Parts: sequence; structure tokens; C-alpha cells
Amino acid sequence: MNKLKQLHFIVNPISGKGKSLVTEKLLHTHFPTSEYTIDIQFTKFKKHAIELVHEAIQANTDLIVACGGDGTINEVASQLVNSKIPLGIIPQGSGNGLSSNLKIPRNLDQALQVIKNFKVDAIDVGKINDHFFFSNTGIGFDASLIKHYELSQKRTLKGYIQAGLTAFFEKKKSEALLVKKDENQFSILPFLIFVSNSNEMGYRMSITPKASLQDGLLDVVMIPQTNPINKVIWSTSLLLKKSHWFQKIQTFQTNKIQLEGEEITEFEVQIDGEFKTLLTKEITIQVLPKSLKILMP
Ligand SMILES: Nc1ncnc2c1ncn2[C@@H]1O[C@H](COP(=O)(O)OP(=O)(O)OP(=O)(O)O)[C@@H](O)[C@H]1O
Repeated sequence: MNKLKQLHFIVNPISGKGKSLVTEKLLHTHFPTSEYTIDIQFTKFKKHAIELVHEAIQANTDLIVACGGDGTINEVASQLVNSKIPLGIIPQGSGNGLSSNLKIPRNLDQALQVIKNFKVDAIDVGKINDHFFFSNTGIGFDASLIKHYELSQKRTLKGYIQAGLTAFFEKKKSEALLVKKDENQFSILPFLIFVSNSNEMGYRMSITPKASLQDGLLDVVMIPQTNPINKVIWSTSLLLKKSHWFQKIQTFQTNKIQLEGEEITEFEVQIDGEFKTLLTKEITIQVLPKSLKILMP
């Protein structure tokens, strides 16, 4: 007789609109007890998903399904890098950047069908110092945007735009960074350094449309500090995919970059849409090719 498949669902009840539709009853209608054993756990606080993944691994799970947005996916997936246990995703976040890139349907029944089909593939994983990222990471404007987004507690596109405006007009001293890439190095006073594994930031917006989750490369966008008018024009050109019109906007692909500041002892960064302060003088951002097993449509 075939072994029952053990599926562990980790649900963030506050993701997106804060009303998760994933319930034990619903899961049992999709996954009959004759073929599957199902465990469903709801996260009670930030980083709780990490503990829940370890419990699922102890229980010999065949699959861990993250039900939430990029933040929840990051917490779950970070524990599965280089593991043979695949990650499943039920998109329930606000932005849903990674799941959009993976073309996982937002419709719950269709997303559950992807889980049922159990088609396993592997994607690249980004790493910034000791932290993994699956969508993107950034320094400067986007880190400030996420900081204000988290403070506002409005997990909507409107909240995101408001946080963007606050970050944009914030008076903040930026320090010059030395960027090391391959054999080259150059200095930049950054307005934005954005490094993406995926081709979508969430809310269907992209400033790295050529990024692929399976090319073994990270897509980098760098904008230097400039006056507010240029900031508006350059940022808009990025969203409209016309950044090549402006020489000062650098876009390139790489498997590793290092950032170093002379005076800096801490970096404010966003990692998959979560704000973090890294106490360090140097940052290394690199890609770990095909290091996460994941269910694809
Ligand atoms: N019960 C809880 N109470 C408060 N925060 C929680 C709880 N459970 C999980 N979290 C935290 O909620 C944060 C946001 O989750 P998530 O990213 O999944 O949703 P989202 O922000 O709506 O989606 P996206 O990142 O796609 O925009 C994560 O940092 C996670 O750790």
C-alpha cells in the first residue's frame, strides 16, 4: 500500500486582508484522508513560522505549504534551503511578489490544485549576509519605504504608496558605498540599491523585468542620490521599463556583489518586504543557484 502523503500547512492569519480562508475543513475536502495526512497551524507572532517548520520537519513531513505573503514565505522557505522537502505556496499576502512570478494562482482552489499536482522544481535563492531572500532585497529608498509601511500597519496598496511618499520626502543623510562586483569596484552615494531574484516586487510592479528565478543570477538596480525631480523621473522610468533612457541608472546581472561603507556600522535593509537593521560594515549579496525545492504550476 502507498504511504500517505504528509502535508503541513502554515497559515499566517494576518497576511493580506487578514482573513485566511484556509481551514482544516477546506483542506480535507481537497485532500482525502485515504491519501493524505494534513496538519494545519496558524502563526501567532512574527517568526513563529520558523518554529512550526522545525516541528513539521521533526514529524517527517513530505511538504510544507506557506499560506501568506512574501514575509511568511521567507520565514518558511529560509528553513528549507538545500533541503529535500519542497515548499508549497498558497498566496494570501498583500503584494504576493514571489507567487506572481511563479504564476501560482491567487484563486484558492486553483492554488490547492497546484499542491495536489505535486510538480517539484528548484529555484535560486538570494543571500544577504546571513539572511536568505527569495524575491528581493534593497538598501536606501526601498528599505525606508518598507520601514514606513510596517509602521503604518496599513497592509494595502494605498498604505504602500503612502509609505513610498513618506520615504521619498524623508531627509536622510546617505553615505558613500564602495561596490565590489567581479574584478571591478566603484563608489556610489545611493538613493536606491535594489537586488532581485524575482521579476516582480508585488502588486504586479517590477523594476527588474528580466529577472528569472532559475538563471543563477541576481538583477541589480542602482540609482545615485540626486535632486527630487530626477528621483521622480528616474523612479518612474524604472516602473515604465525605460530606465535605459538615463545613464545614471545602472542595471546589471551578477551572482555576487559586496557593499562597504567607510563610516557605516549598520545598514538599514529590506529583505522580502520586511525591514531589518544589519549591524555590519560590509554586506555581501549573492545567489545560491537552484537551492530551494518548490511546487510549480
Ligand atoms: N499572528 C501574527 N500576528 C502578527 N504578525 C504575524 C502573525 N503571524 C505572522 N506574522 C508576521 O506577519 C508579517 C507579514 O506577513 P506576510 O508577508 O505573509 O503578509 P503581507 O505583508 O500581507 O504580504 P506581502 O509580503 O506579500 O505583501 C510577517 O513578518 C510575519 O512574521
